[in-house]
Amino acid sequence: MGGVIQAHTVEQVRAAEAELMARVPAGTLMQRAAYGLAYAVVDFLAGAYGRRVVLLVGSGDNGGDALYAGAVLARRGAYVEAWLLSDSAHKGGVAALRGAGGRVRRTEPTGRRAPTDGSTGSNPRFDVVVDGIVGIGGRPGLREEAAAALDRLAGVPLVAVDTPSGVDVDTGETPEPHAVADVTVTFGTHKVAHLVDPAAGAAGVVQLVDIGLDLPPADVEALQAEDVAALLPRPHPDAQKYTRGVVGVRAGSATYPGAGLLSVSGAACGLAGMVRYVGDQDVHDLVHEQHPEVVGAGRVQAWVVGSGSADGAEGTLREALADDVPLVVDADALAYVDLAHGRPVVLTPHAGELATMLGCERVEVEDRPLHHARTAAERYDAVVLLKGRRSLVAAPDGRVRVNRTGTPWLATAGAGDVLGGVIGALLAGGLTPYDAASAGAWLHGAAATLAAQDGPIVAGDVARALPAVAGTLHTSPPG
Ligand SMILES: NC(=O)C1=CN([C@@H]2O[C@H](COP(=O)(O)OP(=O)(O)OC[C@H]3O[C@@H](n4cnc5c(N)ncnc54)[C@H](O)[C@@H]3O)[C@@H](O)[C@H]2O)[C@@H](O)CC1
Ligand SMILES: Nc1ncnc2c1ncn2[C@@H]1O[C@H](COP(=O)(O)OP(=O)(O)O)[C@@H](O)[C@H]1O
Ligand SMILES: [K+]
Repeated sequence: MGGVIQAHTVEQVRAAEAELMARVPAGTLMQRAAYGLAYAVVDFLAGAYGRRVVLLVGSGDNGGDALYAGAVLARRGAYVEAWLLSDSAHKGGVAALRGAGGRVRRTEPTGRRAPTDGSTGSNPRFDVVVDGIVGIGGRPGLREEAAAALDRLAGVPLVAVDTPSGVDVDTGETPEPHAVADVTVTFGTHKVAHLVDPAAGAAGVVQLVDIGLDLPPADVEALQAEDVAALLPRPHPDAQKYTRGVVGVRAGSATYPGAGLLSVSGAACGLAGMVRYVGDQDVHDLVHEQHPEVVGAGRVQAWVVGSGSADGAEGTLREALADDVPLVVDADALAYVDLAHGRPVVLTPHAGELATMLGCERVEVEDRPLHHARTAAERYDAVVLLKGRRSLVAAPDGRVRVNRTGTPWLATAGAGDVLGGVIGALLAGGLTPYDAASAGAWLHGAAATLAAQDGPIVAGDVARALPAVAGTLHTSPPG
């Protein structure tokens, strides 16, 4: 698909690297990586001349990248010191840095004070740390000396080479100490840790440098705007409301009327031909006040069930299952998800709900979201959308899409109800559960970002911004 961002495993990267290295002169890939890294540092510092750079250098090729990039920076007038964190370091890289006038030492660098000492960082000796401790060859965690070095340089902006050192590259987990980067410059392709939390949160802004790797399809990916545009249902010139798909909502209750309204608001984003609401009469009245076009019971092409359903969750899920159509199962209905086994469903738990479903603690899900989303998708044979900062959409076959749109303002009550509604509209429009969940999460996050341009938001603002976001996609060229 169009611009989809793929995140490969270390094994896939190593294989592609070996294949390419057999065809190009020795050292070519490291030179490509080092130049890309050096220019990213120049960008970050808005120049090289006079800038003060400290390289943290581990024993492997990740350190080699840092040393060669340091040589490029030194030749452009930066003051560069390398702190070797191991008795061995990339020999060619050390020689290159020394040859370019940089310093290399096995102990903490002395650094150089800024001429005016107007630095705002807590360490006035350096403008940036380049973290070349470990990359894809690292085990999770940091050796004591590396962790101590990062502590000594705390407060100095950090550019990570390939990955923030210490994260688990293939899972995105961060069980031990690790670097926290402002920018991560990676090579050839994204790795899982660049997309998936908690590691993605430690990677900062990720920049990809092309080094010419030829890679197979990845299991973990992130859709871009053009990919979502290609997935969205577009009305055929001869469309009628029924051919566009009808989405039904069974959500909300006397206890939580707002959840019904917000689910409907998400469903009424304009991407389905019609919205039905079935449930509590008071909620029905509330829905009608804001969405007069919504009708009552009848045939639907997808159901949205569970948000704010309270004690009625099991009953509404059973009623929805009487129709042989795909479903979104949220919130209170997740407790009865076994009833939907074998049906095309999207489950939309947050970390706490997923923990309850899997019989573990919330913090375990937060520490290992990729693992738990995949486990649930396999166990329930369903698409599982694990909500959070970087929501994950996991399919039973192991594929995962990571959502990168959104804003922390989206962490607001009722936002999840809106999400269920929009996914339901996309299911009704004919998308597969996997595509509906991932495109729905993308639209939902983008709508929140759009709405939050004017200040803090509530869930209804997200729903109201959905059509505008879909509009920007419809006017962009098909992917
Ligand atoms: N694979 C590729 O396609 C390319 C790789 N390049 C660079 O090479 C890197 C991989 O290099 P390597 O395979 O040499 O591996 P790394 O440099 O990532 O790390 C391996 C070394 O670090 C030490 N180490 C492992 N875990 C550690 C820990 N927790 N704390 C401290 N030290 C630890 C090990 O003793 C080992 O020698 C990539 O991340 C990238 O930066 C680039 O030069 C260009 C192309
Ligand atoms: N820190 C965050 N940054 C961005 N989005 C977030 C963050 N925290 C939560 N979200 C999103 O906000 C929504 C919250 O949904 P949910 O947890 O179901 O709340 P509620 O039950 O109140 O509707 C989800 O779409 C989730 O992905
Ligand atoms: K690194």
